[in-house]
Amino acid sequence: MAGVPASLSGRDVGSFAYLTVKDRIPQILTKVIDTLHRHKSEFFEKHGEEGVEAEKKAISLLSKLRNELQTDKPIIPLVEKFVDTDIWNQYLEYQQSLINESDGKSRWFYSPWLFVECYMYRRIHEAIIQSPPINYFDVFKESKEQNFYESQESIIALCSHLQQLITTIEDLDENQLKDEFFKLLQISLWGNKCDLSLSGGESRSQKTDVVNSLENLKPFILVNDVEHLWSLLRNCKKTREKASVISVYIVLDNSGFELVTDLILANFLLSSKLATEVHFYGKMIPWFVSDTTIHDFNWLIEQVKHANHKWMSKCGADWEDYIKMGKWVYHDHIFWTLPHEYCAMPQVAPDLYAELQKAHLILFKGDLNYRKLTGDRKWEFSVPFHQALNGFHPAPLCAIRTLKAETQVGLQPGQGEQLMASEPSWWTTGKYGIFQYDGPL
Ligand SMILES: O=P(O)(O)OC[C@@]1(O)O[C@H](CO)[C@@H](O)[C@@H]1O
Ligand SMILES: [Mn+2]
Repeated sequence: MAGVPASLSGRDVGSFAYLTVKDRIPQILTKVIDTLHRHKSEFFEKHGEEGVEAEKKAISLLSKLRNELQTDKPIIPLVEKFVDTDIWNQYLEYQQSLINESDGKSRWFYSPWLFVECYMYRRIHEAIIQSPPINYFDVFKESKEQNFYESQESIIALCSHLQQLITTIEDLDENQLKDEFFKLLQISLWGNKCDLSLSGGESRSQKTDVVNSLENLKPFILVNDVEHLWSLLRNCKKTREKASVISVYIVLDNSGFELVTDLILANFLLSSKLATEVHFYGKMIPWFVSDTTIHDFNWLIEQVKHANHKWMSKCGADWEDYIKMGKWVYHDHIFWTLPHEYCAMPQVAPDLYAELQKAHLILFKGDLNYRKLTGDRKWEFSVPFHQALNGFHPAPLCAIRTLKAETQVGLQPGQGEQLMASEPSWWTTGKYGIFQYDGPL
């Protein structure tokens, strides 16, 4: 693609991409294999010998995948028919066409990191759907649920905070409402520290009191465009006709604690009338360990509803009502688990692009969404976000992400270089975060 920098790639020895392909991805695969092993008796109970045979088959496909990766074999086409198989295989050919060397093949360490990492999760899915009758099995379900259970105390604190806020929300003046909005945005930002793929699937739950940590975390917000979000929604609220809609779309990231922070924010948007509808977008297949699927979404709301705590169960009951009333709508689309950067959406998924154009504001949660928004490229730190989006402007949007990959745009001159010099791992540990807005000011 002309005019854009090179992709991050495992070919850069020592880079975070390289370490991910070399260490973290194989570690995740090993964990997946282990998870299948541990469920052997469950498969037997459910499906008899057939279940055990299916488990063996999935494990052998995954072991083959791990071997291909560790020996840097060529990336091979998908074989099992699924809704996205043809699009994936076309994309594989496209990647192949970018390789100049005469007999060069797309390989794990030499191809763009975003592509091979997405491909790995897609191949895990393929191994599972090739192994009926266990083709429904979510290999990451256990760790997502564990993350939720281990974050119980923080979840109770958040639900209580929200419910108390709602009781006085009508009495708040503009500035107070804005402060509360900013608090819940920050909670949703820091909720993104808790993904499981960064830790190789090990638990990264939330154990501290987030609400009271916000002040201390403020210095770690490198780009903070929340004022734009406030002006945008407050103007929509002020100018809206009686029956008209204000819709905020949230492109979700991780289930567990992060999803709770997103739902708390979505609840506040309705209660404060800054929005009248919230649309959520999740993944159609298990993805990057902790990403939210419809099953996770429903499961989590059910858990919150049945919690043995007054404010938590009130949240869960309200959330279920919002869904019933159509004020909250969950959508999925296969595009979110394709390897394409988002600037390709108008061509690859024009229906989804058209849907997103209806939003008053789109919030993109998490690191992977940021990588796809900006193409996972070696941008200069000071390149404007608008430019890095490379033509992807469906509606006003904001990336809410803690930094876990070596790409960041829209910084002040010298800011990135300074961080680089003082703290080389600044952009891969999730310690820093951004609210980065693109849209009319
Ligand atoms: O999108 P999320 O959940 O915030 O992060 C996903 C993620 O952990 O996966 C990749 C590592 O495998 C990283 O680039 C990225 O940080
Ligand atoms: Mn994720």
